[in-house]
Parts: sequence; structure tokens; C-alpha cells
Amino acid sequence: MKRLIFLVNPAAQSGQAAQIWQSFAKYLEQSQLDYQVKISKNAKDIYDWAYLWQKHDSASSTLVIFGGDGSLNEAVNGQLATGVANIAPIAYIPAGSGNDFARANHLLKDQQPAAIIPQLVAKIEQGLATELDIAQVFDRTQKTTEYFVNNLGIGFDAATVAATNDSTIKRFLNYLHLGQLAYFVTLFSVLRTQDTFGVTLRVDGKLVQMNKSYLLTFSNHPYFGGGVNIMPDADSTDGKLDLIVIEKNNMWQLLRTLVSVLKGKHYVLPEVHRYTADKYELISPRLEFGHIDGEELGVHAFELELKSRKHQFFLLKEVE
Ligand SMILES: Nc1ncnc2c1ncn2[C@@H]1O[C@H](COP(=O)(O)OP(=O)(O)OP(=O)(O)O)[C@@H](O)[C@H]1O
Repeated sequence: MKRLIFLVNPAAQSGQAAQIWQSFAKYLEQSQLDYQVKISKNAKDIYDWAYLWQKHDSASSTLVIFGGDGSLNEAVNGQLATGVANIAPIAYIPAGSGNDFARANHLLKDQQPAAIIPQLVAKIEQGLATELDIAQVFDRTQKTTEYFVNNLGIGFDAATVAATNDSTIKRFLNYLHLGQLAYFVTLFSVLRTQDTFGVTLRVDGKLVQMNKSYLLTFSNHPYFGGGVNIMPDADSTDGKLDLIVIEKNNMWQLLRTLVSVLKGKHYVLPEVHRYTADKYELISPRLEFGHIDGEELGVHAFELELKSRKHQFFLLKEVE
């Protein structure tokens, strides 16, 4: 059995992950497993450790990420920043607030180490990795490449992420174990401030212009914002990237559209535009909030190229 290297984000779930980790630490101490634990002290630690592991240690050990979607995003980006040809599969134990990656891929909700660790070890020993879509984003202005496991958003959902991360609401809801509601609660204050913006898209080469975009989200799977099923038909294994753009004509129409999203009846509306494609180009010249896997990208004009690629994970699913 290869050594297991756990990368733990104690700050995930507004710090609740540190408490959950205690039971894992106790379990591991009493086990016969060959393992090492690295607890992140700062944002980007997981990125740096995953980079170094992929470069030097991936043949002799397996990385296990313990945290939320942001932690998994960092690990994948660290691995892929090495530019090596053979990217190793990594294991993931969800312990975040939103957990959209876990939700989309039907991961086990149980957080008892005695239930999780032996199963995960068996998966790793048998080499049973799951291949999933992730997305590659090339920023033409900054000349940088990044990857996301869940979504990249510009406009409304990104402004909501920024407002949520700034607020004490996320901490409070995480304390109540209702972290998945954090985005939903701040959403109402953002409704008052977010304006429409113009965007030019190339979807598999075909030009699309939209002048009243309000919410624009690329995704590998159905969920965003901690459990909103925004693209129910998005498939995380089809090798394609999904996009939804919601336009706003006026506040009443927008509110009706958002209610339709919650009911899963939004696809038929004329202000909802839905694409599934191999690659996209996007130009959004106005200053807008952006986010990637729930991590803020700041306020920018965006000029991006996006496409789908595969990544391998060791995952425990609700139903195997
Ligand atoms: N020791 C640390 N102190 C503070 N922040 C950290 C630390 N380690 C990692 N981080 C940062 O914590 C942030 C949040 O992590 P993560 O996304 O995993 O949890 P979450 O926000 O609770 O979950 P989710 O994204 O599923 O809602 C990430 O931006 C990550 O870089």
C-alpha cells in the first residue's frame, strides 16, 4: 500500500472542518496505515503541496484532499501547473460549506472515518479512479491558465460569492451546519446592486452576442452556489463544458426567472440561454465580479478561452 498524504484545510466550512478532522486524526493514529498529514496554514498551501507532490512523490504515495470545493480546486491546479504528462489521480473527502462537487458526483455524505478510510484505501489499492470533466480556462489578457472542478461565473453568482465570503452569515450558517444556504441568503442583497452587462461568445466557433447578461456560469455539472440545480442536464462525464446565461429585462422578469430556476422550469424561458460545447471564447468588457469554484477572481473585464478536459479522482459514492 502506498503512503497516504492527507492535505487538510482546517478553515473549510468556516473552521468546522478542523473539528471534523479530529475524528479522522484519531482514527489514523490507531490504524496501521502508512500516512502523513499536512494541515494548511494559508490559502495556496494546498496548491503548493499538490504541485510538489505531483512533481516528486506521486509515484510512491496518494494525495487525499480534506476540505471544500476551493481546496479541491487548489489541489487540481497545483497538479496541473507542473505541466507533466501523467497526472496522478487524487482522493477527495468533502468537508466544505457548499460541496457542489460532492453533490454533483453523488459522494458519500457520511463523515465517520471508520466508514470512509477503509473504503477509500480499498479503492486506491485497486486503482479504481473515476474520470471526470474539469475545465481549462486561458485568460488572454493575463496569459494565465487555470482549471475549475465545478464552475466559473461572471456577474450575479460571482457577486453573490464575493458578498457571501465578506459576510458573517456564512460563518453563522456553517455553525448551524446550514452552510449550503449561505449563498442563497446573500443573493437577495446582491439583487439590488448587480446590473446587466454585454458579452460576446464563440460557442464551438459560432458567434453569439448578448447585451443584457445578468448571470453567466460555465459548469462541468448541474450544481452551483451550494446546491442550486442550475443545469440539471449537465453531465460531468460527457467531455463537454456547459454554459448558462440568464438575461435581465426588468426586475419582475428576473425574479420570475430565478423562481423558475429553483423549480427547474427555466430552460423554456426566452431570457435563458443554455449551451453544451467543446470550447468557448468569451469577451466581457465591463468590470464584473468573477469567481472560479467559489473563489473570488476580483472585478475585471474578461477575455477567456475555455474547454473541457479529464481528471482522475478516487471518490466514495453513495451508490457504487
Ligand atoms: N489554513 C487556512 N486558513 C485560511 N484559509 C485557508 C487555509 N487553508 C486553505 N484556505 C482557504 O480556504 C478557502 C475555503 O476553502 P474551501 O473552499 O475548501 O472550503 P469552503 O468554502 O467551506 O467549501 P465550499 O467551497 O465547498 O463551499 C480556500 O480559498 C482556501 O485557499
